[in-house]
Amino acid sequence: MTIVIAHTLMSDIHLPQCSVKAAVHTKDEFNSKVKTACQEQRTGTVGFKIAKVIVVGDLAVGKTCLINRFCKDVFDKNYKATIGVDFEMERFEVLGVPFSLQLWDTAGQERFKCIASTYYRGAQTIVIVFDVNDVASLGHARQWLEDALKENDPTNVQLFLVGTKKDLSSPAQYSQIEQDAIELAEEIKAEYWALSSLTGENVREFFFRIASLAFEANVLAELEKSGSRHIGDVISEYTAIHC
Ligand SMILES: Nc1nc2c(ncn2[C@@H]2O[C@H](COP(=O)(O)OP(=O)(O)OP(=O)(O)O)[C@@H](O)[C@H]2O)c(=O)[nH]1
Repeated sequence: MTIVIAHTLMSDIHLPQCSVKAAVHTKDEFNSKVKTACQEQRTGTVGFKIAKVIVVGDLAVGKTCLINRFCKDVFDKNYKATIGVDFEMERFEVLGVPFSLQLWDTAGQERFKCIASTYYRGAQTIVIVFDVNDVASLGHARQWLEDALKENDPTNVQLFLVGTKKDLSSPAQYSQIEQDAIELAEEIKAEYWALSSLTGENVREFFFRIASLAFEANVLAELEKSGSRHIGDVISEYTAIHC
């Protein structure tokens, strides 16, 4: 039997109108949302499967803008540092099955790093972000990965290396850093993406890719647990249990 979920088509993934937004207004509200999210992550009590995605990288490389472009379709040109962490929940439908990504936006500033790193645990996907116009931020990617992996099982996570602010780079400038980024991505076994939160280039495609790989990993894990059964049975059971 051939399992082809890895090649899930973009058209197989849908974002329903009712996407959950975890807008944070007050400290109490934030704490309560984080608590609920952590409980859901641990116990799987939500009515659909979720995967935790952490987004790390130097300060001001564009982590918040990337998440906001995808989840809210907005772009803010003013820089506001993330303090500790923030998060959004985005609900998808993959092959007709509800599936959610918990997107954890972490602080790049050194002084907030220790708060942010306490939320790294349990990540299924690690997104390491750098600015394609700032070679130093690419140089720091390895350190971000090392820190994130301290809290997670390296054999059980999917890695993405993401270059942001592509709109600010000329093709010649971009091709210089692209080579280094591709080499690093191969070395750390990450998938490389370049995008722009300002124009939206590649943003949707990138998150759909995360969702499809995370979904695939969950279904394959179910298959492993249950022995070699037909993939269709597993998806049906998965839908019955989680919807
Ligand atoms: N031109 C352009 N500017 C961008 C892009 N993404 C982010 N920026 C700008 O870069 C600055 C920093 O963006 P943020 O998303 O706040 O950066 P961050 O990585 O979340 O920063 P920390 O919270 O400090 O870790 C802001 O002024 C954004 O407007 C992009 O794709 N293109």
